[in-house]
Amino acid sequence: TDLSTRFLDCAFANPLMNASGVWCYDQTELDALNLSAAGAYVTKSCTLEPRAGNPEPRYKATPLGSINSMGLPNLGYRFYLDYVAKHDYARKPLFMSVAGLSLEDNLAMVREIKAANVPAIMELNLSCPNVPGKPQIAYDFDAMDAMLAAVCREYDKPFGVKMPPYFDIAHFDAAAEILNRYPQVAFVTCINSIGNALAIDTETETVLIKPKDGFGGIGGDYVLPTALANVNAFFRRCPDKKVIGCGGVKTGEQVFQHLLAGASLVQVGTALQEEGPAIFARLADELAALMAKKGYKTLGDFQGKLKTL
Ligand SMILES: CC(C)(C)CCc1c(C(=O)O)[nH]c(=O)[nH]c1=O
Repeated sequence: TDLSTRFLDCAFANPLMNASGVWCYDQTELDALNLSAAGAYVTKSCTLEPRAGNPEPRYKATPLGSINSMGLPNLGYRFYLDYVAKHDYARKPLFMSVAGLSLEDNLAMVREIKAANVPAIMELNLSCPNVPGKPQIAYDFDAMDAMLAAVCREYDKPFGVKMPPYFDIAHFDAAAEILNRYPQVAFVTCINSIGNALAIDTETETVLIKPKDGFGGIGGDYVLPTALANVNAFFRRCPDKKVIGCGGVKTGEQVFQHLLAGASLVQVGTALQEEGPAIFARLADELAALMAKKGYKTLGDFQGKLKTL
């Protein structure tokens, strides 16, 4: 069985990579992903200036996944731009995630990324915050349209967007309609964590994380059906774009389901945080075994071929 694939004119040994934010904060973590069996990897979403992020505890594993309100801790875009400039792209592709705190910050970073002319693939995090009191960018359709129009004016390469989950068909339609106005948006990564959930420790009668009264984004088993729906919804609505799947992956079977639903690549978040980069070799083996059992030789044999009843 062959797990290789091509995406945005790059060769990937397999479709597996980390979800931005997980195991990708600094040189040590990024080097571990580069040395892992992951077919590619992505940097932590960066801001114009370094950020310490929220007070801890800000990430907690739970029985069915995880909850986090990290608050965008990162070393600043200059560190990640320097890292992606030094990367050996013959080894594996590398993505750079950007999450400016404002339209101006995003444009400033995008201008520098363009000027650096690095082979890294940009993933624009549209869960980035908007004006306080307003929803995140991807939940404010006019703001999302304005952000994409401005970034497409500044940037000169194909790039992708990291989307939060949507839960209403009308929202799938509206979001896809906006994305389809921008051919430069070559891929859509679905999904980011499901926002503003609450996890409780029954014994202590206390929330699990310190920021935001315990409210945070959830990942893991909780989100798989929502992740698969968002992958398939955008796969159906954006025929000229690729979809990267993210959410609820911890075995080869879930990788297979994301690919079947239309994903070209599959990101791993919570399970990577809990198991470490060795997970990628396990997922690759499990995916290959499942494909062999089903008689599939390449990803193209089943990718995007989910059947309906
Ligand atoms: C949620 C934001 C802080 C606005 C962006 C960074 C981010 C974070 C984070 O840094 O808290 N956590 C996530 O699960 N997804 C994200 O996109």
